[in-house]
Amino acid sequence: MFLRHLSLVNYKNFDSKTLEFDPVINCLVGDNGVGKTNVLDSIYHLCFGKSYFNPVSTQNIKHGADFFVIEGEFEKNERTEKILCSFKKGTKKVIKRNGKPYEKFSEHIGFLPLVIISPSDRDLILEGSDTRRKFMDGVISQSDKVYLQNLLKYNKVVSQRNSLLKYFVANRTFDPDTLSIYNEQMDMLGTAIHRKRVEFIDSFLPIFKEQYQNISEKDEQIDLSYESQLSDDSLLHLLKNNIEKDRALQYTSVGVHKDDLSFTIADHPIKKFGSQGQQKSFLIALKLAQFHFIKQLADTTPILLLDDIFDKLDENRVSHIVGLVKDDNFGQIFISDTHADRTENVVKNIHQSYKIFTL
Ligand SMILES: Nc1ncnc2c1ncn2[C@@H]1O[C@H](COP(=O)(O)OP(=O)(O)OP(=O)(O)O)[C@@H](O)[C@H]1O
Repeated sequence: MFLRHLSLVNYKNFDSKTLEFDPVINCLVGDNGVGKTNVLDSIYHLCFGKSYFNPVSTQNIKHGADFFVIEGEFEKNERTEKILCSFKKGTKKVIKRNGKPYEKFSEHIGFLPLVIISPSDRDLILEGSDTRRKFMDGVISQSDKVYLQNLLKYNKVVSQRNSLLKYFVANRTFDPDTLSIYNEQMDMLGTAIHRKRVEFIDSFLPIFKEQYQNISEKDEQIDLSYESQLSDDSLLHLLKNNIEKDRALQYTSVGVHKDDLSFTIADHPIKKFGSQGQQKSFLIALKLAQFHFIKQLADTTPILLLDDIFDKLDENRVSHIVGLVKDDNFGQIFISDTHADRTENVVKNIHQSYKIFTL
């Protein structure tokens, strides 16, 4: 799969911009702040219906304007797919495929698989568990529609249960029967989500370890494991046992919305004990593993966005990653960098078609 054509109107710093891409390698070069990342983000937007960097849609509109439009023409399995994503202040965002609007954006997720590697990936190591859950959910959802639907339903039930717990306190009342309806729904959906996450980690872990060894070129013992309260107990049981705590907190303190991934090197948390280089390799390996995992399951090859990749890796390692396009049926890569020469050096040596865009 590849993106042939992109057109932007009022998207972040662009008034109007049209780009015709190479099917294999595309480099966006220019000074800091010219909008290289914004172009990559607009491609992400077409595939996921939202920005990777700023989920507040109004903030993706160019300052002073009141709407944005992103249009892309993809070639997928010998068909042209025209995707349009538009948003006007005060209205709902619209995503259309070949002129037909999606009723639910979730139906679009996974149709155009894409993986982005960016400096903000460091949040996966440094920030709270929600960033790691989002990563895991993002990978699974691109290839499993049922999982995504279960997740959306689960989140809705948790939020309804939380409202009920607040209502109990505000009105000095308690209704165990209504609460148990929510508990049962959470249990059914949460158990399915937990099972899928266990299966996912089982198949993802070997791919991740292989990618890490390729990048680090050293024999380091890294690990990734799934942590969930549901590993030891059923969710229904956990919810019942924690009811007094939940009533006091006025929110649901147990469930798969508390799951986490633990990242370690030599059995110690990478956040505290990994060097900068080890942390960077760990993050790149996670994202490349995501790429290979999705590729195995999708009906097409994901697009790979490499934002500011030289921030993470030296030239040799960047060459290694960009060189993956030489593999059969690899797909399309977009690279952003401030140094045109450095980028061209790397891509020239791959001996594949490429285009350089100076912004
Ligand atoms: N809604 C918006 N309206 C207008 N400009 C915006 C908006 N959102 C972001 N920008 C501008 O976009 C620019 C940042 O673009 P981007 O992050 O794509 O730069 P870059 O070329 O990737 O830079 P770097 O090399 O520093 O990563 C900034 O100048 C910022 O002010």
